[in-house]
Amino acid sequence: MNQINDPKVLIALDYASEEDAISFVSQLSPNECRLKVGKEMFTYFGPQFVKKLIDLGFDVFLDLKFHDIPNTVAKAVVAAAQMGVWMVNVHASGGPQMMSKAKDALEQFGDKAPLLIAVTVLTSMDEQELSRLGVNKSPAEQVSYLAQLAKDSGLDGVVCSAQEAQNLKNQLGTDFKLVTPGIRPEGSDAGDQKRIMTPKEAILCGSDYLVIGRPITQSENPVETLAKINESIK
Ligand SMILES: O=C(O)c1cc(=O)[nH]c(=O)n1[C@@H]1O[C@H](COP(=O)(O)O)[C@@H](O)[C@H]1O
Repeated sequence: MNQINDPKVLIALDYASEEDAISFVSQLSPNECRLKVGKEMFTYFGPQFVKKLIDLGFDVFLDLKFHDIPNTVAKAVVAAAQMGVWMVNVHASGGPQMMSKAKDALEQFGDKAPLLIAVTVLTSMDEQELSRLGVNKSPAEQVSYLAQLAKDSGLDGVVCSAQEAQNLKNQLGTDFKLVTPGIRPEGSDAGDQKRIMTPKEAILCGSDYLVIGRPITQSENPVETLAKINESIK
């Protein structure tokens, strides 16, 4: 970990231009936030971009949501660890064998291994969307089920919505990390997110890390918006 503090906000850098992303990042301090690189930026700009952010002193969450056979995912998380990322994720629905094999593959990195986190039910999904997948449970029930599987497979935490955070902390204990996207400061547009909460509520419910993209990156003054969010969760 590079940080002196333990910033709770993970900014989703979903930009199609590396220049725009770097110009935004150059206004930030690693003491105020961590950065998330997801499928869009990684597909455009690859590991070199991730390394650039790490060289600037930021902890990077590589959000590629790996979901494949155990051997492939284990090799992919090793590649992420070699890149020097702070956190990496897989889909819990890849199954317990996939998750435990990925965790085992990171053992060789000792205390330099990235946190390994499992995505449960995407925050863009509600009960109706879940049932269209053939899952006839509420999002909260399915999140609880997959989070237990992730914990039993040795993972460090899960991605879930803040709406499930309180129950998961009770179920899985305080050390199991909860990373929550679908964060919307009051008055901001939900967009494609369905299971949402404000930053303050999310922290009160037990979220360890808040993933926030558009409410910061598309605001008129992203730096001020981040400062306000940080202030609200102090
Ligand atoms: O794994 C993630 O980060 C993730 C999981 C999830 O369930 N929902 C979710 O929105 N995300 C990511 O979190 C970010 C949310 O961005 P905004 O909706 O713009 O705040 C996006 O980069 C998503 O890819």
